[in-house]
Amino acid sequence: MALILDNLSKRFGGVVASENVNITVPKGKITGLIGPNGAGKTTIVNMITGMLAVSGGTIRVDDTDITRAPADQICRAGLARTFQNIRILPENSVLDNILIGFHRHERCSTLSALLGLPASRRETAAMRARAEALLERFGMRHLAEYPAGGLSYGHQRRVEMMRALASEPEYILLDEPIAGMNDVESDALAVLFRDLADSGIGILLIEHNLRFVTRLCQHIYVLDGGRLIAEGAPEAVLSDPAVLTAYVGGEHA
Ligand SMILES: Nc1ncnc2c1ncn2[C@@H]1O[C@H](COP(=O)(O)OP(=O)(O)OP(=O)(O)O)[C@@H](O)[C@H]1O
Repeated sequence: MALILDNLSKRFGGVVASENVNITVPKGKITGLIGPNGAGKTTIVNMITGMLAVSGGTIRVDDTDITRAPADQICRAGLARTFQNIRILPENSVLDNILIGFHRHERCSTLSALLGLPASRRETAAMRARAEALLERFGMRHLAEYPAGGLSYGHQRRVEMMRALASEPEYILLDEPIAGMNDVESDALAVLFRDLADSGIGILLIEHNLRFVTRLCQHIYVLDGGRLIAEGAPEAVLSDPAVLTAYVGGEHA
């Protein structure tokens, strides 16, 4: 069981953002995707989640082809993501921001919710309980009613992750999840990501922090100029001359 990108390509006019990229994200593992700025990492995530149309290649989740599926179908196939730039509703509470993520599992209509019918009330109570469990897991239960926009950057990132996890995905794509966090915060997330993978979720981790990636991933892919230039175990990949060249002079070397 895996999320499989097969010869995935994307062109923006004359710019080749992605060229014949092959990546496998197995369930229960954390797979790393690294590369210098502009290498094409976010383009890959945007294609997987249907935000960008692919120019070539296929995307499969387990046995389902989602290459040209609309975003809601991709979500129902079990995929969730976080964004490089935080996207939360700043005026709304932390709890409300998480509850937005549950819509994949919503069975009751908006009308029955508005009318407060019993099935809808039961569903709301169940979602609330699951959101509270996530808050507990992320150590943020005490902040449930706090406006999300008033949180620290690290906490806002965690709200994004909880919202993505609320849809109970089989695979989650994390786009620079520890950007702006201190070591204590990122250490706590490392433990959480391992837990998520151990519970069977497949994680694609896009990160500039190579130490973090090395620590968490058994397999990493390196993109440069839209092409994969290396893949394998972190130690081997990071000593690969092509990878060193791609990073030489770069801010993340
Ligand atoms: N909508 C777009 N239109 C034109 N070119 C784009 C568009 N989106 C991305 N690109 C180009 O595609 C290439 C890959 O960009 P992308 O954002 O995927 O890289 P990245 O590896 O995620 O970079 P970073 O680490 O800085 O976030 C870059 O050359 C970028 O300028």
